[in-house]
Amino acid sequence: MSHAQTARSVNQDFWPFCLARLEQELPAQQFNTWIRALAASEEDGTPAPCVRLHAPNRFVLQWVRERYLNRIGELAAEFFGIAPQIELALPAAGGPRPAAAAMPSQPAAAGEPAAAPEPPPEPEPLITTADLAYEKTRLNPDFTFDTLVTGRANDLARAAAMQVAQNPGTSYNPLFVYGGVGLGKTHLIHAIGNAVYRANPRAVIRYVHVEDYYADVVRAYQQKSFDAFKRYYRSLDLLLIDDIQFFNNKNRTQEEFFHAFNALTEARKQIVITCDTYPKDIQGLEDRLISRFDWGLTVQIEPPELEMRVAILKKKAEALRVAVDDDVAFLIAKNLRSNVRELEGALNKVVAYARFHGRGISLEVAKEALKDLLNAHNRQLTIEHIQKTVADYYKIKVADMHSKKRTRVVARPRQVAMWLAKELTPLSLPAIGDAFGNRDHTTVLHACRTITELRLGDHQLNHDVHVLTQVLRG
Ligand SMILES: Nc1ncnc2c1ncn2[C@@H]1O[C@H](COP(=O)(O)OP(=O)(O)OP(=O)(O)O)[C@@H](O)[C@H]1O
Repeated sequence: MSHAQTARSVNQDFWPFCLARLEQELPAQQFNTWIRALAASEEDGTPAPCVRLHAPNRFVLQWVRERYLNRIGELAAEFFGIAPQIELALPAAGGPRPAAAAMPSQPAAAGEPAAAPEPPPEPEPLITTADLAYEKTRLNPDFTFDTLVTGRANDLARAAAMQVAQNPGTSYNPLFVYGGVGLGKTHLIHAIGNAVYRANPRAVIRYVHVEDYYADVVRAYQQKSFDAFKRYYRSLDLLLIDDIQFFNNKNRTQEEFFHAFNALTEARKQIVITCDTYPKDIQGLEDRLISRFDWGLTVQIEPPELEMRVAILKKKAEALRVAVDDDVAFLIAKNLRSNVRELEGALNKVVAYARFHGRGISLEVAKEALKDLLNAHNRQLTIEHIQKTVADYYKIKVADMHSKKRTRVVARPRQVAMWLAKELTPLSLPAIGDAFGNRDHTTVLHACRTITELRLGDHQLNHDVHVLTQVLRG
């Protein structure tokens, strides 16, 4: 494949072919938003053929790189019969500048006056106007609804967040998201911001951590620039404010936020708040703010269950472009239960360990990498401890955990204990069955499914399981 041929092929043949295929494969909205935004050219002056795709801004570039680049590479290999290199580039200021900047200068032909030395090629611009607008939002492009794994622990919060992203300012205002540390609250509110930005890049969006909001207040105070501060926060279409619990006893900051909150909600601008507790439980927060937080919708994110933790690990592994088998994902998910950040940390540890030792990611490698963590965990939680804790909680005898009695008053706590054993220990279903009076593993499976389903409608049971989980996790 000569370069001249490639140039024709890329622009006139390959790219239309690629567009046609992707249009068939992708939902129309995805195709129109991300793929149509690209322009293709040949990257010349390289020893091997190379397709260059121009993204209008860094946001699109990053999105395409993460989600579609592999597929475009496959289509290019299919089209050309070999796999050309695919590059993604941002446009130069003033329009696309396909290959010129990358082309080496040609020597002057014999007899021609020597050409004036070419100016050095301009570097590819790193930031465009659109990028700047995006970066001012302080959003993390990796935190989107697509990269957020959904499960029972967060489905309500996610649905509410999507609703807000589709109708900012008019559905739930404020949306108040609360839950324990590292459970995806920040991820969720960035996802709202990213979705709103995608639908309307002109929307004025700002993600701010409460500590930074506080710093802004202090700066405005020191520089006597409260007017500018107020104007800025009141000009937003979407304010995403993270970890509101850190507002405690910062009176001036609360005062400013109170006024910004009123101005924004009156103008039907959207506010999304995260916190580690329910609004009424926030320490040191003014009552008038607490009552305003109740105006919209309050949703909780709970710790993810085992299956969801495994799904999260798989998704994170995909993002890292590493293959992680189910047994490895289960090992990690069984041992790290309360915090997704820790789950990710363990995965990173396994990947780094495998790379360092030049080995593939296997169960054996994962066990070695996480040796300390597994030892600490195994010392902590035994099935006997779970049985005793559950029996105490429901005021039944520990012996009832092993007995054949089937009355509801003992059967349900026994099922709860089995569910907890499956969630909180690395034991297999048969091993759990053995520990509950030599029951069959199908009985344990049935118990786990029953509890998972009942929790959806039975608030008391859901509360019991929640409390017991917290107690057992220490
Ligand atoms: N459901 C999920 N799917 C995919 N990733 C998740 C999910 N939940 C959490 N994570 C990941 O876990 C990490 C921690 O999440 P995040 O920072 O959003 O937690 P948080 O609840 O805001 O924590 P903190 O209370 O410390 O502010 C992030 O990398 C996030 O992407």
